[in-house]
Amino acid sequence: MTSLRLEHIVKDYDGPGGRQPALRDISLEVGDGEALAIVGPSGCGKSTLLKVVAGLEFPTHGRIYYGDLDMTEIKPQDRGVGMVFQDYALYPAMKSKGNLAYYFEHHAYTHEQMEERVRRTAELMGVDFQHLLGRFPETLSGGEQQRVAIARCIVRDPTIFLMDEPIVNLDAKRREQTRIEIKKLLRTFRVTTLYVTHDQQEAIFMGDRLAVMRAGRIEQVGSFDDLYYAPVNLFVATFIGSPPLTVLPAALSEGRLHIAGQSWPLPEELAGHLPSGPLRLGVRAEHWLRDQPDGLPLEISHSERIPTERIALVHGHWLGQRVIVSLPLEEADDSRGLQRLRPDWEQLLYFAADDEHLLYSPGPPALF
Ligand SMILES: Nc1ncnc2c1ncn2[C@@H]1O[C@H](COP(=O)(O)OP(=O)(O)OP(=O)(O)O)[C@@H](O)[C@H]1O
Repeated sequence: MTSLRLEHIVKDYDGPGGRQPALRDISLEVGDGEALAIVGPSGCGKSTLLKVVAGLEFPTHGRIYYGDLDMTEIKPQDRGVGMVFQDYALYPAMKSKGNLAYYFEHHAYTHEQMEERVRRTAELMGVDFQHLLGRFPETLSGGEQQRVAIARCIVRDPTIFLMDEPIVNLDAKRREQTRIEIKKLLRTFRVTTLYVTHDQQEAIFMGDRLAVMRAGRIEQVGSFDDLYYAPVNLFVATFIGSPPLTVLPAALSEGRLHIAGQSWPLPEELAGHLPSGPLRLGVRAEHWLRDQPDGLPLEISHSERIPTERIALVHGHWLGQRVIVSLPLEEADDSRGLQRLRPDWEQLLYFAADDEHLLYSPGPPALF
């Protein structure tokens, strides 16, 4: 096991219009045994980052360290990484056991050592894994194939585990089960892991920390609370969280906040954190106050009931802007309070209007 450190990684690909940067100066540290989930929009460089760590692609600039060892020039087969992709890539002509044993048959291990490693891994994979060992991949479901693919990585005792959307091709039920299994395995083996997914919930579940990427850069690394309550910029704030953040253009002057021709006094202490001039407000669905004397009406478009979370999401327009407001489910049918609605100024995220960096956030709520 080892930690992982990337220093100023740049990766350019040759494209039709010349060199295309896929990774632009990425520096990152992942602790020994830590799982880092990587999220970001399509094409932002998540898979390229994994390939560079694995050695399947070499960086144009920058260095990669496993612990203190500089791995930048080392061939992929000598890095000892375990990789799991969305397509399971099992050897179809071998039963599951053969898939697990293949590595040992081609390296200096005795038959007994191989048997022992496969037996121990199967044991760790859980009670019902044993019966998969005698079957060919084509007879296994997607979830079962993915479990075999993961076991095939684990049996080799990888230094680093790289997973690229490993459960994206499974149906919803299998995805749920497999994600719990993977999480258990990560806990059991404590292998340093990079886990790429486009699914935020999966990232939160799998990662000890999350990294948000955009256009070849890492925008922010942190816990879910760091990203949700103190995002470094508007991109991270809109990417993290569901339902999406409402963004309202606004301006501050002489302690008053102006939005679409209306204005409100800001609490003095809050105004003290903010520069005068244009701003962007980030309003989460739960950051609205109803029934306020200085509130304004919400024009309701539709409501979405989410009984599992005991809330309803009311979609509509407020001061001509599209907004989403979260209500307790039992109050969802009572829209009177929505006639006098305004954001809870002290809960909002405040961003610069130009480069959209965070100006102020109240941080995570104190629990007690
Ligand atoms: N072999 C390649 N040759 C040229 N360009 C490439 C190559 N592989 C990736 N790219 C480009 O590099 C950028 C990053 O691609 P990458 O696959 O890493 O993104 P991603 O975040 O994993 O996307 P997705 O979520 O859609 O899988 C994209 O613009 C892509 O077109």
